Amino acid sequence: MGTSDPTVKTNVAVDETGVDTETILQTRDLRKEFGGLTATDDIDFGIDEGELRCLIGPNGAGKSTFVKLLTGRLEPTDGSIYYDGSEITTLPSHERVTRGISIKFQVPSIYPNLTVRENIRIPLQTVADPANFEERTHELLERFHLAETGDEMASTLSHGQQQRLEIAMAMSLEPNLMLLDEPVAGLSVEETSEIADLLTTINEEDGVAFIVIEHDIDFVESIADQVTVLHQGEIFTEGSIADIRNDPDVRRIYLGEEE
Ligand SMILES: Nc1ncnc2c1ncn2[C@@H]1O[C@H](COP(=O)(O)OP(=O)(O)OP(=O)(O)O)[C@@H](O)[C@H]1O
Repeated sequence: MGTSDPTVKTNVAVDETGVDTETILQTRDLRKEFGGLTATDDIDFGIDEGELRCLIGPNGAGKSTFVKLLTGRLEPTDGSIYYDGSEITTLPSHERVTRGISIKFQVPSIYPNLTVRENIRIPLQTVADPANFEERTHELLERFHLAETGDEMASTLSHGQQQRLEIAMAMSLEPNLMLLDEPVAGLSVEETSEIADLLTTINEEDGVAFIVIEHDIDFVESIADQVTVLHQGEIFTEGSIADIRNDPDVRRIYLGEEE
């Protein structure tokens, strides 16, 4: 694991519309073995600033392992991770968060026995200026449609509201990149569409980049610019959701359809 690699794309590039784009996160040969099992097999992956990418793939493809390597929850067997121009391969999770990577796992990690407002205050107090702390708390509650439940215990919220609260807590840290593992698992159709609107709004208005692991292909279609398909620990293919949906090889491996 080197400290710098001249072949890693960290420079500003220009896309076909002439707009400057920049890679915010990139992996090189990222590998994780569990005993004799290779969960991620030398993955080269990149995502631009402000992009919203979904990661899909059949069960056991390596999606969660890959995201845990990005968050620092797992240490890679080999390979490197670069974020915002610096190597972060061995950086502890909390330092990745400080640098602007926000993490949200499938099970909401809120504090059930605190009020909604108190939950928002926990991450916020680590970053907000004391002078505008109350104002920021209020803004976050309003923005994420939680103001009316501000004084209620977080445990009393619906599953959809808890997901929204956790996204609000993550946004209080003003991240540049959010990693979400199955954010709509177990949610109703209405709650799913609300989370889709929320993520696309955060992406468009705040410029936050997203990597979202998701099984619900309709949800993926409603939010993603580009999709990366993992299979057996490797990137199987990448492309627009339309291309991915129409790719017979993807249907075969991901949807379990035999040709
Ligand atoms: N802590 C672990 N110890 C041993 N094997 C593991 C561990 N975590 C994951 N694996 C194995 O690594 C492979 C990839 O698992 P992973 O959970 O990353 O896949 P996934 O694509 O997220 O699957 P799913 O969609 O079912 O969540 C699987 O074979 C899994 O059994």
